[in-house]
Amino acid sequence: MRVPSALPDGPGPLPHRRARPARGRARTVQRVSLRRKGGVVSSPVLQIRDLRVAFPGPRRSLRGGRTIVQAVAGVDLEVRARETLALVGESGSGKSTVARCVLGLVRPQAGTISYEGRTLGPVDKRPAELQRAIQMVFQDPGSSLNPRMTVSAIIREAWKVHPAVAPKGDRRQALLNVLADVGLDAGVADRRPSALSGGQRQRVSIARALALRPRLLVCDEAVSALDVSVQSQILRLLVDLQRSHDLSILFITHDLAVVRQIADRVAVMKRGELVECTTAGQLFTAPAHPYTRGLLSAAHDLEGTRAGFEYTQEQTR
Ligand SMILES: Nc1ncnc2c1ncn2[C@@H]1O[C@H](COP(=O)(O)OP(=O)(O)OP(=O)(O)O)[C@@H](O)[C@H]1O
Repeated sequence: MRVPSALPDGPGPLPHRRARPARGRARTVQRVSLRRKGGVVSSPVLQIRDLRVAFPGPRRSLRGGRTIVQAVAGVDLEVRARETLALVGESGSGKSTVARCVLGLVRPQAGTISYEGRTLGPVDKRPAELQRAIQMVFQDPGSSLNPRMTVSAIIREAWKVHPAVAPKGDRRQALLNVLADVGLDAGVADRRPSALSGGQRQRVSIARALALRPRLLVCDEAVSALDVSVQSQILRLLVDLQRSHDLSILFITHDLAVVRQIADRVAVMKRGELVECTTAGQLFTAPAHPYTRGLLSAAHDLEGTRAGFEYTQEQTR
């Protein structure tokens, strides 16, 4: 089971925990919320109703029938305009399956998903504008970017599928614009992913999604493979892009430190079910469900262990 990683310091310690020594806390001070204060109240763009997905599980015995894995067991969720909704939960709780349903890559057994009031079917049955409107950023740009293609070719490929987004004569400029949007200079265009750092590769993944002018970004563990400092840069970029491009973001992560930095609201999944959905502020100060309290506590313990280790290291230097 994946353990949630470090919980950073926020306005104060969690009510049921003692504060840690000041020196151990120093490293995480910068990891405060990147979100604007006051929260966001807006209309839903994505609505998920009673979503259910089951997969065939392992065989009961050599000659027995297959078990069923109920990956998603009746989830109701909405993502509002220009908000970031974090979907959290331990490994295997069904987060990625929800994301893949939103993308139309998995067909649910029951339930509906609608985008701005229009029901979403499988990706190949969606009209072009709906395919374009929802884009995904994956965890590992190393495997999601074609290593044989240059950055320019990777981004231009999106326009081959959706040519109306960038008319042919404008594509060079559109390419430079989208690279600039994600903080990459023009020189990157002719390089292959292997010649870029992990952070630059993830910026290319975001640029590829952004090139189609989406309205909703689904980020599945999009910063999990990055160092903490690079994580913060990419999260900052996503917050800036959200403001400049009016994006809504469904952000899937097991890392509560990341949640604290980026989320307006948080939905917590456990074994295919949603156990809690609330504002980020509420989740970190007064989590309602025992499972959420357990996740926070595990993350807090881990951070305490790290902070204590760093404190000891400093003392012995
Ligand atoms: N294609 C599949 N075939 C069979 N079982 C699957 C399939 N995809 C997911 N599952 C199972 O469904 C459950 C939920 O998986 P899912 O990947 O959605 O969880 P998750 O919360 O995203 O986990 P992680 O954080 O590890 O990615 C797990 O038990 C998983 O093994």
